[in-house]
Amino acid sequence: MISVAEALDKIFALCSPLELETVPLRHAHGRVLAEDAVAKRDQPPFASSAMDGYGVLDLDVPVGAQFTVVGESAAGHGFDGTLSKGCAIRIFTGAPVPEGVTRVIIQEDVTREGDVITVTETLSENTNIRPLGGDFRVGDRVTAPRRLSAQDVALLAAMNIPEVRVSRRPVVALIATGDELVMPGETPGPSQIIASNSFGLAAMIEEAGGIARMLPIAPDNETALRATFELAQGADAIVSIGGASVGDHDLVGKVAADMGLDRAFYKVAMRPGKPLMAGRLNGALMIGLPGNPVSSLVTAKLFLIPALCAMQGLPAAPAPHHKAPLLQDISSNGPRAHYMRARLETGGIRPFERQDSSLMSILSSANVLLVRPPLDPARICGEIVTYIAL
Ligand SMILES: Nc1nc2c(c(=O)[nH]1)N[C@H]1C(S)=C(S)[C@@H](COP(=O)(O)OP(=O)(O)OC[C@H]3O[C@@H](n4cnc5c(N)ncnc54)[C@H](O)[C@@H]3O)O[C@H]1N2
Ligand code: MOO
Repeated sequence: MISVAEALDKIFALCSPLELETVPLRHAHGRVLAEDAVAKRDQPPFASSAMDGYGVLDLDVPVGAQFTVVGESAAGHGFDGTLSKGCAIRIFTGAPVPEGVTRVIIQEDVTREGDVITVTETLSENTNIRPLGGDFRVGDRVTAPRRLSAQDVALLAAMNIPEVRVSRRPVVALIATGDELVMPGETPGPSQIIASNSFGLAAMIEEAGGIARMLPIAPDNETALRATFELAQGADAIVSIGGASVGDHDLVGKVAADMGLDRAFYKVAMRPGKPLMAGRLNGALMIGLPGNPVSSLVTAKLFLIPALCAMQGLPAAPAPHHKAPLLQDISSNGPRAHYMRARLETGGIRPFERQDSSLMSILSSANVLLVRPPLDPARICGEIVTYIAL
């Protein structure tokens, strides 16, 4: 059995970067930017007012000072005239600050009678003027690679960048295997259950920028399994679920090998997820996930999702690990790394009592995986431990 880190490295070695494509900004959210995007304008494109008030030429304005209002500058409609000493311009938030104006007095600090304003408060240090280019300048860059957040998309829009170069979305074929499985909404027979893993996996894949292609459930016979694998042709990654262990009906390894799988490894020193398998199948990354629901989602989190990120041009890196104090004692760990379902609460992390890899209700209640290295000694409340956010 190999370690989690070795298995992940072997999976990264099976990942090739995907081609690039150009997408309109409206479809860029969640995509991985492949080339730096360069600002086409300054923001703000002119010195602009940060407040609603009155623009004046003077910096030092004592209480009692008076100005005559001679015009207006509103957002979208600047003031074309020139301002002289003793005059003020009515100005609104976001409006261009006229030439020579050095301060905007907020309207709360003055009284107005007709066209004359009188300063009634001691003014703050803040001139309430945003300088030209104070946010970004022409030529400033949004650097690649990065997964574009909502904030990034807003910044790109402000930079007047209508489309971006991104990595193609990886297509992932999902193959659930097992005679016991029926789809949600169907009526299961007496020995049957509902196929759930593929739904969780599809959601994770889509969150990571991939396209999940859910293939029909493959029954436990070689012919049907082979036919389903054929349907996966053209996918960038083929992910099977279940049939990975040592039982008489666990056929994935055999069928994939018959179809030409170049296996990189089988079995990883971890729980859940020991019977994980990976390799290359007809040019695609193939990952055989264990069938137990928690095992399949945990191994997807640790291996499939980092692989999809790497294919999209992000650095080949494990899921981010964080630190938090334990809120209760835990006993020593065995020889396999343990990814315990746990809750991160105010003040620390608390693992669930029940850790069986079939318990979807526990996984759904968990918000982190508490990472126990192989042979980790017993830990007491307050010790700092490592976790992965779910
Ligand atoms: N003698 C041994 N038995 C088992 C071992 C072992 O080392 N020796 N390993 C156990 C571990 S650990 C795991 S994990 C499982 C993995 O087995 P498989 O990958 O072959 O999975 P299946 O047997 O097909 O299914 C296991 C379990 O999960 C349910 N399942 C499968 N697919 C789905 C799905 N898409 N949605 C929901 N549930 C699914 C299936 O009905 C079984 O209950 O093997 C242990 N056994
Ligand atoms: O390795 Mo299994 O995934 O613990 O249930």
